[in-house]
Amino acid sequence: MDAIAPTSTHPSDEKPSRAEAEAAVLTLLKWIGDDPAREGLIDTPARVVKAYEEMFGGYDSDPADILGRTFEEVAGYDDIVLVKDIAFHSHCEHHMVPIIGKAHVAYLPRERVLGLSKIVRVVDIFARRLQTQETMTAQIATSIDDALAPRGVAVMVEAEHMCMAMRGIRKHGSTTITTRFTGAFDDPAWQNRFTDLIRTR
Ligand SMILES: Nc1nc2c(ncn2[C@@H]2O[C@H](COP(=O)(O)OP(=O)(O)OP(=O)(O)O)[C@@H](O)[C@H]2O)c(=O)[nH]1
Ligand SMILES: [Zn+2]
Repeated sequence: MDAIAPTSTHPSDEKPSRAEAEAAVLTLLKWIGDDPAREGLIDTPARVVKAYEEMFGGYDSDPADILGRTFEEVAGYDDIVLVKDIAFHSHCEHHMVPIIGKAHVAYLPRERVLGLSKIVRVVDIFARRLQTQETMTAQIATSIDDALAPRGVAVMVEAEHMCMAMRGIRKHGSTTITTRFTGAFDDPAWQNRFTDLIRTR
């Protein structure tokens, strides 16, 4: 499968029904040893499926639609545009438990600029899919590069993986950092400017 496939990977005729998804949750409730018939759990399968629709809503969105809405560069501005500290929640594709972190996304405009909220929306779309941090980092950079053809794109993602905190190795507080640089950001001087701006509070 293409690592940066922009849209849903399940054809709609293969998508299970809501009732089937709720039945799967019911099975898991039984499997962990609880009683799905007790009062507090009666509506839980429906709630979980609804929550999944929200948390995994990124499969139904194509970042190219968001990034297609660009506008002409304002007053000859051609320096770095950085949106930093974009908080996100994602889920790791190995264990389906949360990845919690921040993304920092910069680009160097060529002719057209992006609405700043569109950068945040793109992070949100990719975060609301099952992910590895590396894939998500690359997807954000590639989608902006493809849509805008800027002089360069820089993406840094910092996140804590709950699959390492809540289970398995059970170590809280470690942060994983991933980066992706394209175009002018291959130059270490631009990379340093990007990281300096991120660290500036
Ligand atoms: N590279 C990368 N690894 C990840 C990410 N999220 C989770 N992982 C790792 O994916 C690996 C899956 O390893 P497996 O040995 O197949 O699964 P596991 O037995 O559950 O592994 P443990 O977590 O070590 O218990 C683990 O080392 C996770 O820490 C990610 O975003 N990127
Ligand atoms: Zn995991």
